[in-house]
Amino acid sequence: KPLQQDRCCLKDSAKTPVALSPRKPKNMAFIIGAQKSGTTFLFDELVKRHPHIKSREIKEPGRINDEKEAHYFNMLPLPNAERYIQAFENAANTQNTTLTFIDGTPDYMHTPSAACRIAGAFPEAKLIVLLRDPVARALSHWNMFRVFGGKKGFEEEVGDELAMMRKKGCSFELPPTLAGSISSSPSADAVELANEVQWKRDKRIPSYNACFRCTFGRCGTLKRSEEGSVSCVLDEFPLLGYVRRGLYAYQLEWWMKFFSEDQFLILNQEQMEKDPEFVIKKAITFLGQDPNLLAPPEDLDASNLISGRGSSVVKGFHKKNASGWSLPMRDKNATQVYARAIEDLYRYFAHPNQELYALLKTLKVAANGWTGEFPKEPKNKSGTEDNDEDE
Ligand SMILES: Nc1ncnc2c1ncn2[C@@H]1O[C@H](COP(=O)(O)OS(=O)(=O)O)[C@@H](OP(=O)(O)O)[C@H]1O
Repeated sequence: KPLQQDRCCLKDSAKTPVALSPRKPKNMAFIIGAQKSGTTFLFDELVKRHPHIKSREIKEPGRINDEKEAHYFNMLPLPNAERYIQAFENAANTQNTTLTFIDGTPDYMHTPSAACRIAGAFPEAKLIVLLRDPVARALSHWNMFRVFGGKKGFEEEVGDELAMMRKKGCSFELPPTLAGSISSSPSADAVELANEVQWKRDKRIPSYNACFRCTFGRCGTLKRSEEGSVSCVLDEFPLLGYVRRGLYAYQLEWWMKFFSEDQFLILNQEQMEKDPEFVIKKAITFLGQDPNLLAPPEDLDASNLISGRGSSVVKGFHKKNASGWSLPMRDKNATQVYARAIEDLYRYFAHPNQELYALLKTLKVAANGWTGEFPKEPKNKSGTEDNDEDE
């Protein structure tokens, strides 16, 4: 698709050094998100078990997920392009067209400028999207930051973010009267209302990009890029974005301005939990690789596992010592303590989720394994035996 004319995107994306490099990988794929949706698991399985799918290789990784998460296209100023490309070259010949190179940075999906920059550098890119119940995603995200030293409770974090979004007119909520009529009465009136709501959204409620323009990481107080064209909104909206990151429909609509439908594979974390092999093979086929070359799942070392039960792949959930895998819920009773916040968030996401289901329907994603409905409740991870070895 032609690049959008947008001050966040066009100049910047056309100019990224990666876009201009003849050494950039020929076949490039991305797992763009969503964060906390099983992206590490999928990435690891693809790279470790398929001989033609290559991640970056870094001599001295600085962070646990360094090889998976390049964090190149969501940064301002842009990180070192040489380092980005070299890391793929360390793994294999980037010009070899039988290989797929993959960058699994879940921060890309909610960062509007990442879409434009990737489109500028890799217009033919294949994009894998994992979706997860946004409330469960938010809780998992909050838990990760608790484990890393975050102090605030879930209710406070989510409350602050929602208040900020409402203040800026970017909450993506419906007025309560409209929200009520739509969810409770599937009548002709409701359909009319839905149209009106659509109209309202088109005309009155700003788009995802209008609200979260750019959302670069690491930009601090920087307001303009070197060419003076890019502003950064991090000071307004917190980077963590427990709520914002769950607004999948609006993010996908934005990405679809830059890439055609057949460049996306939209998967579902809940389905991957139930049938990981099916999802992994689907991703391999989508990447144009042969699923028959997939090696069998690795036997996990029991000493790495919190729970010794379940199939080896399911055990992988409980692997310790890697931030991208499951981190035991730090506050054991979190789902009870934050029951009210969880309920509020389900109410908040009711409309954005409806928008997502409608979008997925138009993309015919249901036929590919998406159930069309998120589970009603997040997995209850508090007080179960699996959490007994909480650190
Ligand atoms: N196979 C499989 N299927 C479905 N879900 C899985 C799988 N493996 C891991 N997980 C769960 O994914 C959560 C971590 O997601 P990410 O790897 O995307 O996290 S991160 O963004 O890289 O930090 C994390 O969720 P929580 O346990 O709720 O925190 C993992 O349990």
